[in-house]
Amino acid sequence: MAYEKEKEIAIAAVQAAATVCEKVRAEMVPEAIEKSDKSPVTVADFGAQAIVCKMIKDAFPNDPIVGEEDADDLKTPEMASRLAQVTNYVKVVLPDATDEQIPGWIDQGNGDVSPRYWTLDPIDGTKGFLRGDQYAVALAMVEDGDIKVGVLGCPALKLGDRSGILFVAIRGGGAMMMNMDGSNPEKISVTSSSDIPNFRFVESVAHGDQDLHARIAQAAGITTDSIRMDSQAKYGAVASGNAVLYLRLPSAKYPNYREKIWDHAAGVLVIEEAGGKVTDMHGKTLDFSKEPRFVDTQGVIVSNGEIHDKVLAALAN
Ligand SMILES: Nc1ncnc2c1ncn2[C@@H]1O[C@H](COP(=O)(O)OS(=O)(=O)O)[C@@H](OP(=O)(O)O)[C@H]1O
Ligand SMILES: [Mg+2]
Ligand SMILES: [Mg+2]
Ligand SMILES: [Mg+2]
Repeated sequence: MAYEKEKEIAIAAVQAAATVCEKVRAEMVPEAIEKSDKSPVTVADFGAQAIVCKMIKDAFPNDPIVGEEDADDLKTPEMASRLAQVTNYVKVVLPDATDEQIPGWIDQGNGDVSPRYWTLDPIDGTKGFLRGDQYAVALAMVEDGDIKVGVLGCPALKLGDRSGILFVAIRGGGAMMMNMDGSNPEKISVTSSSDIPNFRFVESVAHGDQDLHARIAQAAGITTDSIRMDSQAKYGAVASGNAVLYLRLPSAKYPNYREKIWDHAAGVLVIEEAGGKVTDMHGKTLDFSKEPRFVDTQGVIVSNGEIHDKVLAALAN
């Protein structure tokens, strides 16, 4: 099948990063460092980005990686002990790693959107990670603006009998979910709107306009309360048929916020390969060919496909 090597390396990289994130959460009270935009980053975000970039670059040296984090906050002398913590955790999966190498590995994620590139969110839902809730390691490969490979590691996600779920999709090859170690793989697809118990919607814990979400969901016929969940685990919930809709509409508090490619790329492919649909709030497809942030689109609507037009119509009113 196409992209076999990309898939294999992407799965291994996400598994390695997720192992380290779980270890950080189990062993230390992960402390948030505040970034310039006031959002949090932790030792685990840095470690996960270092691991994934190193593994992707070893296998595909010419592919740029567009990652969320950079190593600036680890390079100053005052941050030496923080860097040492990152190195110690990276060593769990890459035993030869050194303090000298780690910033360079992280900064391999400073690549540009290109004809072929990878995009990485080492921890999507850092706030959920810090709270002990959901987070995801999200990695995708994009060619000519088309997402070809998407891997979403959700170590804390429980669905049915599963605990810790890896979602994997290849363009044209369908979407799968499996345990974090790759065992027990299963093809997934979105559910129909007549599946009453799953006719519900997911939204962020904090982001987005939750009042508007509730109104739009109601207009689309959803009468139950939302499930609030951090990270791209929300894409996994819809792709596996545990919900029919994920709403992410811009909040009036942040009118200039633009969504980032790494917050969506892996999730979008998982949804599309599971038979669902993703657009912005006006029905436009998300453009992965230009910049790390979506300049021309706002908001994200993720659905089982069936109810997509109804949601867009409700938004247009
Ligand atoms: N104002 C605003 N609006 C929309 N999105 C924003 C906003 N600010 C930040 N972000 C991005 O939200 C990512 C986390 O999304 P979640 O769905 O997990 O949010 S929540 O924690 O459940 O509220 C988060 O990703 P991570 O930084 O990887 O956690 C951010 O990229
Ligand atoms: Mg962040
Ligand atoms: Mg994110
Ligand atoms: Mg992140």
